[in-house]
Amino acid sequence: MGQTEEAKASCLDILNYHRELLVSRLRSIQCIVDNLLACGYLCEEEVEIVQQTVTKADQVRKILELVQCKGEEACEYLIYIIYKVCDAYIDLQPWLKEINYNPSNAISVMKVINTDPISRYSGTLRHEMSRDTCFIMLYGQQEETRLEDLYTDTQMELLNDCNESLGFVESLDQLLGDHAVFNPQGEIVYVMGDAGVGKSILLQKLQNLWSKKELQTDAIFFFKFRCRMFSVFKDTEEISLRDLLFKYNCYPDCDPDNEVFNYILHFPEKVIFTFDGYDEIQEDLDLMNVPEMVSPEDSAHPLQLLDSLLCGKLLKGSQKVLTARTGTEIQSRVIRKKVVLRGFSPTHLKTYINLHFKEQEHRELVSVQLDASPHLCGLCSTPLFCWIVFKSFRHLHTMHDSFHLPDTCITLTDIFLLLSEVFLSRSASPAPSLLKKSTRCASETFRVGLRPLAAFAKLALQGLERGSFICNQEDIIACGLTEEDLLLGFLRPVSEYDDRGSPANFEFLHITLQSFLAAFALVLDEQAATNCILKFFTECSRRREPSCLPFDLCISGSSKPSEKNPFATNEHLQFTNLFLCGLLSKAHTGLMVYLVSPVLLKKKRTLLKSYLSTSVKSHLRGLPHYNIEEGKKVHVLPNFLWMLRCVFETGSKDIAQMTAKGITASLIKLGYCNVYSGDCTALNFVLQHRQKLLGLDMDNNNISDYGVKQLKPSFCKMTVVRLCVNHLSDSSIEVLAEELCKHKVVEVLGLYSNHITDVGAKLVAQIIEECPKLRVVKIGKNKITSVGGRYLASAIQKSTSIFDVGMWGNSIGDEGAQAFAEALRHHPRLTNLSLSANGITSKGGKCLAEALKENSVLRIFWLVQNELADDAAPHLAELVKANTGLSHLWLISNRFTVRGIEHLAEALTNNTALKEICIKGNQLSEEEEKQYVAEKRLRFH
Ligand SMILES: Nc1ncnc2c1ncn2[C@@H]1O[C@H](COP(=O)(O)OP(=O)(O)OP(=O)(O)O)[C@@H](O)[C@H]1O
Repeated sequence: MGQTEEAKASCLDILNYHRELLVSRLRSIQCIVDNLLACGYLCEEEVEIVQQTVTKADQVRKILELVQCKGEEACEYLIYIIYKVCDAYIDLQPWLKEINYNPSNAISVMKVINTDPISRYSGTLRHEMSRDTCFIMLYGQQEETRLEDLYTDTQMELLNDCNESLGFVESLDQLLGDHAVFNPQGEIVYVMGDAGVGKSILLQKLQNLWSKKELQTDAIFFFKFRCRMFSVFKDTEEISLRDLLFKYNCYPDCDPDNEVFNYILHFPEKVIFTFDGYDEIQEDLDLMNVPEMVSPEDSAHPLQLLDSLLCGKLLKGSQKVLTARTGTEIQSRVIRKKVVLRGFSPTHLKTYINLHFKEQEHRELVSVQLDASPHLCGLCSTPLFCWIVFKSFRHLHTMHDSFHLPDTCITLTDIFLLLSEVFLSRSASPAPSLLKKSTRCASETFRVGLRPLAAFAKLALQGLERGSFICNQEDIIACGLTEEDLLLGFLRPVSEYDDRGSPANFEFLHITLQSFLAAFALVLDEQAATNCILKFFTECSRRREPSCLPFDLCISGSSKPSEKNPFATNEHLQFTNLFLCGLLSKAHTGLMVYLVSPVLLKKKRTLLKSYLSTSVKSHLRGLPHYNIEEGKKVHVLPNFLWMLRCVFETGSKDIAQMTAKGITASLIKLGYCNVYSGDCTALNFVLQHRQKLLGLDMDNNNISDYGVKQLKPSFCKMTVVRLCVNHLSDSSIEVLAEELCKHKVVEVLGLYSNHITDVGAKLVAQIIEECPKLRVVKIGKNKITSVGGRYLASAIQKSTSIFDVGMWGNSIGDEGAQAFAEALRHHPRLTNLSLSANGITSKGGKCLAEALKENSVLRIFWLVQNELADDAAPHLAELVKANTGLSHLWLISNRFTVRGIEHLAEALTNNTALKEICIKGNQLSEEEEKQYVAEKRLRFH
């Protein structure tokens, strides 16, 4: 008997042996029965007997009994069904592995049909999702690119509930997994990011991976929704949860008993939802003041269903990924983990260039132009802007030999003008291959394309005015657009809502394009009163400003149902204002005079300039000022950033000058304001015009090396340079060292939590040595080792101005500690030093303690989270006894036992200056801690 025969012979035994396991795990009995019947292993009567059996477990028992009676072949076929229809019997796949099942040749030729509605539906969903997600739609309906060919990873930073970084997502599987979950009760993976940073594409990638079974998840259903769809429904419309799921994804066929929906209700954890663009409907949801809605059987308004799904009142346990623009408020109790998209890093940008351009010549040209312009790189870190720039480059370079990307100060308006030029040039010119390359004349392209451009602009404006991002055929016709115009690429069809029986709806290629065109409409309009151009400025200022303090994001959004939500994001209106400033700028007069009467253009520009000047002045006057040691401090609000962006787009030196003058404080705090690298050009544009010195606190933003390069000309006047938590590498420190050492005015340098290595540390050391006013240096949580530690210590030793140094969370170790000990020995000014979390052992501790005995200046010394043990204690005790000026010694989370602590406690009795030694988190029991607290001046918390 061959091996196969042996395997065959064992199937009957296998069923016998594993009977109870099969009874408990075998679901989708109908599929088994259907196949056994189709192949003649069961007859109609036997099927009826199985069906009449009451419980599922008994049905399985009956089937096993029947096939075992039929013999070996029937038994093997039963196992073969489980093997073939793996989706339906997913729970039994490990069992097949365990029994080492391999179908014999004879059984492999037999047919198995999947009649299990659940796995069939899962298969259909995967199939449709794969079809829907494999292309990135570009340039409207005309060009499509495979997602696989262009998708590039972006920086995805994980945050905790207080928006502190938990590192970066390394693979998309991590997005749904348990990694970085800060609230296990929450069900939403909340993905935030600025306009065009790639939130939708990220979801598309996730969906595509799931459709190909390449996402690590056991979810068998995946429903995708775009939030803007929910605003299409009339207020009175109601639908059931079942319809919401199936109608807008796909219906399960051959499911007369509603098994799929019942399965979803019973096993919601097997379902993933993605909801894209929550910011677009947040206001609608708040306004609805949704009542509790929990029954999956009831019909309700789709927004109510959405709210119930998001809050976990419906399908509790399902996995949900929700995207929204940065700053959109969400109740933190429903958030499971938080991810913020930071766009392309320089490495990602290189990858994207290579994917985007097939021709080596183009790659090189673009790389050279990017290398020459950190500002352009900053803009291109946003994938949308990068895509527009690259697409425009390719198109215009192919059409016209001499085309180069605009060099120094390209604005967002320039970028969207390029895109419009590309769209409009499609109708104006024949295919490039048929044409001898022509000289580019943008104004001619716009002049010829004015009719469709004005019509699209009108459509965009009307949409914004009624708060809608979707338009229908009637809207399109009413604006005078033809079928042919639609092919230009400004609009794309919205297929998701077609099944509602209405003719195809459309949306602008991207919402920022709608904002741009709406601004164009305001400029082009010759009928409306001139001051209509300011309508969105007024709208934006009417709404209250959200604060940019970190904890605000953790507060649930509360709103009174009767009034408009003051916290609602109005970014698309802000973008329209920004583009308006750009289009009415002097730089674009040359183009705009071809499209609007020069008199009207001038009138509009004058009005805008005067409005901007007045509002900048009053905005700056209205900002809250605080008195601090260094003078007056002002903490600006996010609107300030939009104001700067607008000023930059106008390119007006007068307004920039006035803005710079209007900043009366000596320190501006732009912390947690979502400043990205591209904004630094705008900031620099204004600061260029400032005469007086100024401190700039930009902690906790996303300015990156590109941003620092943009700020280069402004560092000469900066007394405070705080760039903590900003993704800076050593190349930023190079810029800082060059500028700060040249001008020597810096007093505070904050670089905490960046990516600085020993190379950067050496440059910081140079700044410390060469800047005689530098008092404070914070360089904790970087990647500095003993090498960098030695540079810094040596520089600190030479400095006579420095009094506060934070080195927390590097790895300078004992060698670095030794160098610091030398620096401290006779230091004349250093009063506060943190060497916490630096891998310092007793050896380093001993050196530090001995050196410090000769220092009478240091007041506060942090040695938290090191590896100091009892053998360091006598030396530290000596230091304590020496009664230097030390007032606080922090020794939390080291390795001291009672023996070491006893030394310290005893030494304390002879010390008058030392207020406390904090020793929580060492190796003492609670009892021992209490005893020391009661008796001595030791603190445990
Ligand atoms: N990871 C990526 N790889 C390649 N291209 C990308 C990526 N992310 C975004 N893009 C490009 O940028 C465009 C805009 O991206 P997307 O629509 O995802 O932005 P978004 O963050 O959802 O914007 P919004 O908040 O305005 O809706 C995409 O159409 C695509 O061309």
